[in-house]
Amino acid sequence: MTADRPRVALTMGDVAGIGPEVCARACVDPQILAAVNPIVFGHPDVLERAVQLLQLRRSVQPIDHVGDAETSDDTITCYNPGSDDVVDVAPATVDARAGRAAYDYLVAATHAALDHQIDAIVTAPLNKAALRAAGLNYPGHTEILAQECGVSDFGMMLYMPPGENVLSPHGLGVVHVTLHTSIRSVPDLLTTTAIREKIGLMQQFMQTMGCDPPRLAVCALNPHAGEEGLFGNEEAGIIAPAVVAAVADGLNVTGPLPADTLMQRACRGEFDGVIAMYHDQGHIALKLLGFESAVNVTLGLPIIRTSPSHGTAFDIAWQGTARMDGMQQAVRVAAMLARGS
Ligand SMILES: NC(=O)C1=CN([C@@H]2O[C@H](COP(=O)(O)OP(=O)(O)OC[C@H]3O[C@@H](n4cnc5c(N)ncnc54)[C@H](O)[C@@H]3O)[C@@H](O)[C@H]2O)C=CC1
Ligand SMILES: NCC(=O)COP(=O)(O)O
Repeated sequence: MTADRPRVALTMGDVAGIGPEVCARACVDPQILAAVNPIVFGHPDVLERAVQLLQLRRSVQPIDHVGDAETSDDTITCYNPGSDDVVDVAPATVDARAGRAAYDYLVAATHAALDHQIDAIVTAPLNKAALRAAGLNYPGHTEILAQECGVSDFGMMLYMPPGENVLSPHGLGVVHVTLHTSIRSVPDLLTTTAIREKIGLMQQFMQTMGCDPPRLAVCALNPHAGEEGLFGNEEAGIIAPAVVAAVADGLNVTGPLPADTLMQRACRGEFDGVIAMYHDQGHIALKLLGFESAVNVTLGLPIIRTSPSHGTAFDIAWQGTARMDGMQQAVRVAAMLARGS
């Protein structure tokens, strides 16, 4: 930490998307600057372009080493671990150069965090198609982070802090057992072991947030939790044994429960953490509850990583209209975690 503020890397993500704009806005936002000392990991010329677009009246200060970052709220500090070729990337296009650079920013930030040069990473979005175009076969940040950190038990959680739509005093986390995969493949990828692991990750996270013991609930896969086997038997065969195992280990966990009503029960404060079986099961609920306030947190890492829940938004990129409250919330949660909640 520098003085009393955690040092937070903001990775720029895909330069063709809204990442540079939300990073630039974040670096001049008084609430963010009160909470953290930000360093953008990205190209300084691209950042400068975003600063000009948004008329932010700050200069970009490129640094050669992460350790060179000096605390100054008059400038935006920028470290570039990537190539210069991203300056030619056109807005709102899938470009391998942008995919490669987004990866380079993330990997450099990850190692800076592992080396304790920074206290947390907040990632602006990358474009998965651009990543693939660069020959980088990862579904997203989560798997890159896990690989660089050398962990195999990890998970992607959306976290909503307590508020109007989430009544639990410690907020609501939703972790996903399967993630970026076809719906067709989900049933075959669900295993009792994987579900039990995600229950454990959720338990740890909510404890970190000061919620002990957390009240956890596990979603069913099928409508009405399979309706006694009428609509599928993954509940009885795969999901229930994971819940039984977790209860035997002393956790306060229930399920599998019908996912539609479970989500609204959780919002009303009945549960602190939910284990969703697939991407949209968790994402639709939380993005409806609060697109701007849902924060993506990677569980199971030895470092802190958060992210806004939105993507690269090519439809509005480089128009100066991208909202930054998602980024603001992600920074706030990163700062809380860096301070030990
Ligand atoms: N953490 C990450 O790196 C994430 C990356 N993505 C990637 O982003 C790309 C686009 O994904 P989509 O599904 O289209 O979702 P998206 O979040 O980029 O866009 C969905 C809609 O929300 C709007 N929107 C998103 N962020 C906004 C903001 N800050 N201010 C105002 N409006 C905003 C967009 O204009 C669009 O209409 C994909 O390649 C996807 O994989 C998606 C989510 C997270
Ligand atoms: N839908 C969430 C998403 O795409 C973010 O994934 P990641 O880049 O955080 O792994």
